[in-house]
Amino acid sequence: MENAVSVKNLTVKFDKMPVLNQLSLELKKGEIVGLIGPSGAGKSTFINALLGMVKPDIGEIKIFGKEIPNRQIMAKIGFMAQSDALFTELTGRQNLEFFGSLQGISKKDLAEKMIKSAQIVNLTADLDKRISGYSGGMKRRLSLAIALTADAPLILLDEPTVGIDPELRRDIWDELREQAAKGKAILVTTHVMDEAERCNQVLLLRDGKFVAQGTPVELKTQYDATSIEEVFIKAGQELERSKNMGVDK
Ligand SMILES: Nc1ncnc2c1ncn2[C@@H]1O[C@H](COP(=O)(O)OP(=O)(O)OP(=O)(O)O)[C@@H](O)[C@H]1O
Repeated sequence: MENAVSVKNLTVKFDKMPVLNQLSLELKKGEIVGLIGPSGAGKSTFINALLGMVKPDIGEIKIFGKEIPNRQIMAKIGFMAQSDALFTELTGRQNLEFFGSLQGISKKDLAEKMIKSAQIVNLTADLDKRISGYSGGMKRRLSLAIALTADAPLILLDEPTVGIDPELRRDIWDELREQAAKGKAILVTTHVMDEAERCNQVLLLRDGKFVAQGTPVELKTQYDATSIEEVFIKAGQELERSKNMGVDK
């Protein structure tokens, strides 16, 4: 299948220090890639680089075969940021309408898509309340609904399930799997290890480097681990050991 995202040798520096260090990734249509890593590892920076909001110092990023930033390509990305960028004085519905119109969705389509994505995140009954009255979890769910309403072929989700109850989390993951089955490409960052198990490919990011990369089964075999959590811990220990030995892996 065609690559939705192709990243080659990406290095991003802040104040001359590499925050992302020679990263490569191929995300195919129909695939979910999970990016996991400790706080400060560079997950959000990686997503921001894909959005063209952070410029690579070295390397190349192509989305659907085109170098970014590119306006036409932006319209093909449904994006959910880590902090909820919502208009607090507007209702959930008005926020969905506003962001949907930015994506160039026609009014008729938007009405239909909004209903579906509000159902997915279980917000149908709260759509006419103002955001100022939403809880943190409700804001996260609305941000996710906005990303899904775009009905874009590439979906980038930065920590989409923080503050979301386990049952709804499961429903959201079922929906993501369904969207992938329809050919969408999805990149999701997460701290939740059992979510990583539901991805086709998992990338472990530490200190700006992919220290392990593969399917959940491959990673568990490689690290002789029974869970992705154990892989994560063992990969971290390995990295620390190689640092202590002065080997820059
Ligand atoms: N605009 C910036 N200028 C300078 N440093 C930055 C900037 N943005 C991020 N950083 C630094 O880059 C590193 C990676 O940050 P990033 O937000 O990508 O990590 P993260 O893995 O998403 O963390 P978290 O899980 O806590 O959100 C951190 O050390 C952070 O302080």
